[in-house]
Amino acid sequence: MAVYTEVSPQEAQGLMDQLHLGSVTALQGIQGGIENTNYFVTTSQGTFVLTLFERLTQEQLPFYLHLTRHLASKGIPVPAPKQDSQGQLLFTLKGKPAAVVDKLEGSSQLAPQVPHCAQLGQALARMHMAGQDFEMSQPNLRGLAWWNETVPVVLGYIPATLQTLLQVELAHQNAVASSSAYAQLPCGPVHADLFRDNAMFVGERLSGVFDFYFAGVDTWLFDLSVVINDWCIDLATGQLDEARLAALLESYQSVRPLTQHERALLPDMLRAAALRFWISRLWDFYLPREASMLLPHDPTHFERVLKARIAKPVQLR
Ligand SMILES: Nc1ncnc2c1ncn2[C@@H]1O[C@H](COP(=O)(O)OP(=O)(O)O)[C@@H](O)[C@H]1O
Ligand SMILES: N[C@@H](CCOP(=O)(O)O)C(=O)O
Repeated sequence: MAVYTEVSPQEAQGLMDQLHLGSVTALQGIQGGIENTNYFVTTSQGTFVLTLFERLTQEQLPFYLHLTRHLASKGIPVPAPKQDSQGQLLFTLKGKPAAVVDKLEGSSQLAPQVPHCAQLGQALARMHMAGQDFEMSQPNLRGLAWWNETVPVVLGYIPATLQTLLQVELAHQNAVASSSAYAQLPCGPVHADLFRDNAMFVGERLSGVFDFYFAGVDTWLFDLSVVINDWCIDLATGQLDEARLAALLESYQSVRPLTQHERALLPDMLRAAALRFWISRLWDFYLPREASMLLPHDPTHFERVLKARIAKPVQLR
């Protein structure tokens, strides 16, 4: 990430006191992630993750925080936010909305293999099923409406050939989204950003999934496509890795088989998922925010992924 907002040990202690989480012994800004300010806070009771939300508002945040509590209550491995004695999950620190969650065990598997993809596929399907009875609703704030708003903003920064690709793909996705097959895709709360760096493994065991701050109600197929485009590709070329893709799809479908419409629209949703992150990376790259630690993501990666998904649409067996 990024540390957009600096927090002192005394300021962190104030929040830990409200949550009865002990005395702060160490506070470390986390480098990794891009949206929010994150710190590891070690106290006499353990290590926690403190997040200050840099873009999301007090009105938007209850959806994410209650969603993770809901999923955790159903046995999905996610770090549920800590609550105070009044049951409050959302606090204010340095004038920003803030929350504290448990630190997951393990580390991210940045070069996932078949067993990691198999576990993730199953966890994703279980997460989709577990979210079905979650009562709050909020759209995917990085969905089609945002793409339509943001493409004109980034267009002027990129060369003409890429402008054409971006505009043609956006038009294609607007057409897909108004089709009758799309209207029949199953929807629910989805993570929408479940990349390799948003899951933890202890050895080959998935210990948890985190960073739900792009979650929203969208199609399950979009969520699955985001995952495939990150976990099942060769990062250098953007090409799909057949063995990892087969493992992820098989394990996902062992919990929830894809519908006929989902099978038909998977190639388009893989393109949609690539477009979504190409747009956000262009936006972050050309219109960056001030931060004391920030590693911007490379937009050309998702340009390659999109081109690869267009050139060779996935064939389901
Ligand atoms: N609950 C957690 N347990 C362990 N590590 C975490 C947890 N939440 C965040 N992290 C660490 O912080 C990094 C940045 O978090 P992330 O949520 O991806 O940031 P951002 O919200 O800015 O995208 C992660 O890559 C991970 O190393
Ligand atoms: N996964 C997105 C960026 C979102 O940042 P994250 O650190 O919250 O995952 C990308 O790779 O562009």
